[in-house]
Amino acid sequence: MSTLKDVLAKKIDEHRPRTVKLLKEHGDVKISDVTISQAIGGMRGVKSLVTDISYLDPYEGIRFRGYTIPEVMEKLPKPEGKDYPYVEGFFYLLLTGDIPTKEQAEEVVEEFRKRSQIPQYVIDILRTMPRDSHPMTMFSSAILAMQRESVFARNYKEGKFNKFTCWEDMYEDAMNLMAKLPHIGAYIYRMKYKGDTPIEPDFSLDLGGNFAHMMGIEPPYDEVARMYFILHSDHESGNVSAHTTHLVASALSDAYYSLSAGIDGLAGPLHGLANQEVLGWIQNFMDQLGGEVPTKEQLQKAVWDTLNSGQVIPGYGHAVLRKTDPRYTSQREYCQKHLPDYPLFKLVSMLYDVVPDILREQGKAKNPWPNVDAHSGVIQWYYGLVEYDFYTVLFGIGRALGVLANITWDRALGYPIERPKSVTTDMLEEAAGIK
Ligand SMILES: CC(=O)SCCNC(=O)CCNC(=O)[C@H](O)C(C)(C)COP(=O)(O)OP(=O)(O)OC[C@H]1O[C@@H](n2cnc3c(N)ncnc32)[C@H](O)[C@@H]1OP(=O)(O)O
Ligand SMILES: O=C([O-])CC(=O)C(=O)O
Repeated sequence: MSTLKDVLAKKIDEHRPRTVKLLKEHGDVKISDVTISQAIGGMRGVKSLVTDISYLDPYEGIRFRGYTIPEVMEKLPKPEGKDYPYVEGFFYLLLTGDIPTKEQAEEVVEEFRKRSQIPQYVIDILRTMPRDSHPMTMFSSAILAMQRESVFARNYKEGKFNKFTCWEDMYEDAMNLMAKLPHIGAYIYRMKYKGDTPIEPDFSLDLGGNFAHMMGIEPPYDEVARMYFILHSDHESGNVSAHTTHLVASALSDAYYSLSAGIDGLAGPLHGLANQEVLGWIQNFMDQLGGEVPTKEQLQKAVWDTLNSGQVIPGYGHAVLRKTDPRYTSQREYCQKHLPDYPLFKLVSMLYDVVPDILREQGKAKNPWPNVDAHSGVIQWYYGLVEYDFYTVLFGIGRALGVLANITWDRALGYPIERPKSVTTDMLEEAAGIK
């Protein structure tokens, strides 16, 4: 059986001529124009990044390597007796574009197992941080601290950098990191919230199963972990965490520097942190109602109050999507099946009935529909993970799958340092003919 690395090497060899041909023979073909509002407004809609790992259609939502979420969940191999696929097999898909066999997925399970040991100094660093540090600060610091392990940085320093083979070093770093992240996340959780009682890994389990075990949460939380990491993995290249990781890696910074930076971007409330904000926001108005389940009218008032105070409704809106996020739908389907009567699920469903109409009436948000973050907390809460400032760490473990696959391909295809051009306001006024 070919290993993941063998298959990836073959895919890279096959792919390279496509990029070379596009650059050499069709480099002048225009794919986008840039307006003043795009330059000032966060480059929305400017087509200027290339990735084959996933693609986001505004109306259909995400496809991973061409597969929709239901297709991914159906086609990928699953651990015995489980409904959700191996996360390891999904990583294989992201890297190669191929649906792995069960044996191929299990080969990655084994690879991760071999690489999963967290260095003691990382534990020491985490333990010296103030316990009230945000778990994302701890998570990002742990990743950054491990930079000394980078195979890419070591070989670069030793003068062994080779444009054609450096993807292999990036791959090694990506595999080493991916294998350790669930362990680091679970360690932070148990240290910070569960009386400093870390749980030893169980290497008979796959990544999702072992993560649930190290978190100390009973099955079927293992299924939730698999689903959650897959759903949050990738959202094409332009989102803040993916773009940041790609940008930093474009300077030939290694995977540790790059991922740590991407995770820092994920920690922003307009991006990944919105999933914790949703729970905080719900708890806040529940507290104001003395813990009572709100009526539709009370909910409408809470939404308007938030908007009128100049804040956003967390979990709603999107820079690209123009319909309900299929990652939201996927989690909603899980709830309909496993926790249909759970009050928090009912409340989140009520928000779905109320918020889009209000956002439309307010008329600002281009997309009034919920994104993934509107639903993520409900399932976690149900399984006892109520410490909602941890939620973005879960997102970060998932997001690492996508961004690490991306930067491995960045090196494989020799993408250059990213350096767009800026202009001054004077220049824009001149271009607009008002100066
Ligand atoms: C995993 C993820 O990252 S998914 C996104 C997670 N983030 C959130 O859920 C936070 C809430 N949502 C938002 O803030 C935004 O919808 C974003 C950041 C996701 C997208 O931002 P944009 O592409 O700029 O959205 P859009 O073009 O629709 O914004 C236009 C206006 O509508 C507002 N708007 C957009 N979404 C919302 C919302 N959920 N609640 C209130 N107002 C909103 C914007 O703040 C902006 O207002 P302004 O003109 O006063 O600055
Ligand atoms: O695509 C985006 O801009 C934000 C998002 O949903 C993600 O990164 O998962």
